[in-house]
Amino acid sequence: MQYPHTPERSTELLRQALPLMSRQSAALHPMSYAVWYAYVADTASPLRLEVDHHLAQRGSLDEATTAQLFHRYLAEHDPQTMQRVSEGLRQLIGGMSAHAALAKDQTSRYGLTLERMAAELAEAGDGGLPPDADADAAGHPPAMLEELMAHTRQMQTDMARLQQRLADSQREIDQLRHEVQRAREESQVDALTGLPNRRAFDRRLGAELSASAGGASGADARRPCLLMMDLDHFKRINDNYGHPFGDQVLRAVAQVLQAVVREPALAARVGGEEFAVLLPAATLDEALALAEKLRATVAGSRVRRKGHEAPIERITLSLGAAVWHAGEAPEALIDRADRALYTAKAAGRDRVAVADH
Ligand SMILES: Nc1nc2c(ncn2[C@@H]2O[C@H](COP(=O)(O)OP(=O)(O)OP(=O)(O)O)[C@@H](O)[C@H]2O)c(=O)[nH]1
Repeated sequence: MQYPHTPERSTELLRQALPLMSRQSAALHPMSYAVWYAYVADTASPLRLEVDHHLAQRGSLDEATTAQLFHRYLAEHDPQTMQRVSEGLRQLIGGMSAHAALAKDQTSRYGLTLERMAAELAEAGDGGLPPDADADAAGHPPAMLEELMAHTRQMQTDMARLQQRLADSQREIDQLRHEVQRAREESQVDALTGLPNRRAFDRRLGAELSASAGGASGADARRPCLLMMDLDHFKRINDNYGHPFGDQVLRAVAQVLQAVVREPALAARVGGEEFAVLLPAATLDEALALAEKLRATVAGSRVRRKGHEAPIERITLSLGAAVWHAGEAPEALIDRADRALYTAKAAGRDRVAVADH
């Protein structure tokens, strides 16, 4: 994604985009900035038509729709777009800021020159003119000088106003920068895949475990279950085909998760090539059935590289499943599921292992 506009135009576009963004249910993060920036920048774009259509039907853009729009219209052109968007925004705001600071600096220097000129002119008007100057009998400064003084004063006033405007712009830019930073920190969406990220996952896990405390017990009871999963030999994929293609594989796996995991279960990307699924209330058998479905779907998928007929080698997943027991802390549950995952790796990968109790 590029931001080809001048700093003035970019500022204006961001100014238009901000209020629109804040009305949506999707959080403010670089992905929504990118969508709304593109929305205001090109009034005839297909993205804008789709956003308008969506708004007319649903009233506001949620997280998932924002991510879809982003991937459909903005991300395809560039595999590392999210980072670019963040970086682009950072540079854009930095550029705007530098521009405003430079203009302010120049303005204030010009203002000083004008002040000095005004003082000199006033002095000249007070009788500092040489005796042969065109002063009238009462010693008033000549008309031309009066006019020059009036212009100079007017310019001083204009300069002061301009400086005020630039100071306001600077404040707005600082605020924007602050918001981008906050949005980045508060983001709950993984930029690469559009799945909930680790932060979102941790929050939900904490909430589900608290809600389950004191709930049903017994061997058949439904409880929170956790699946931790990790792509097998993923380093080889990166090494053999490059990091951008590795990213494409991660997105493909995320799509499988999105398609297979249904509410109220939550699928998230919790690390580089690690994903997790939380089932808020399930039996071990149900959790294992979902794990096996995910394993088999990923193993059965074929990933092709652009311009290559033959698919690459099979992508596989190893999974660890753990059932929560009452009173267990979230970290302990994750730890058990992780250990089961490593058991699955050690046993040959492309399989599911169950955690010890
Ligand atoms: N393309 C891409 N690669 C990533 C990303 N995050 C982590 N990785 C890569 O994932 C790989 C993980 O490698 P390892 O931890 O050695 O594990 P592995 O090769 O998958 O092997 P096993 O887990 O033992 O099966 C490293 O090469 C990381 O660079 C990402 O966002 N994009």
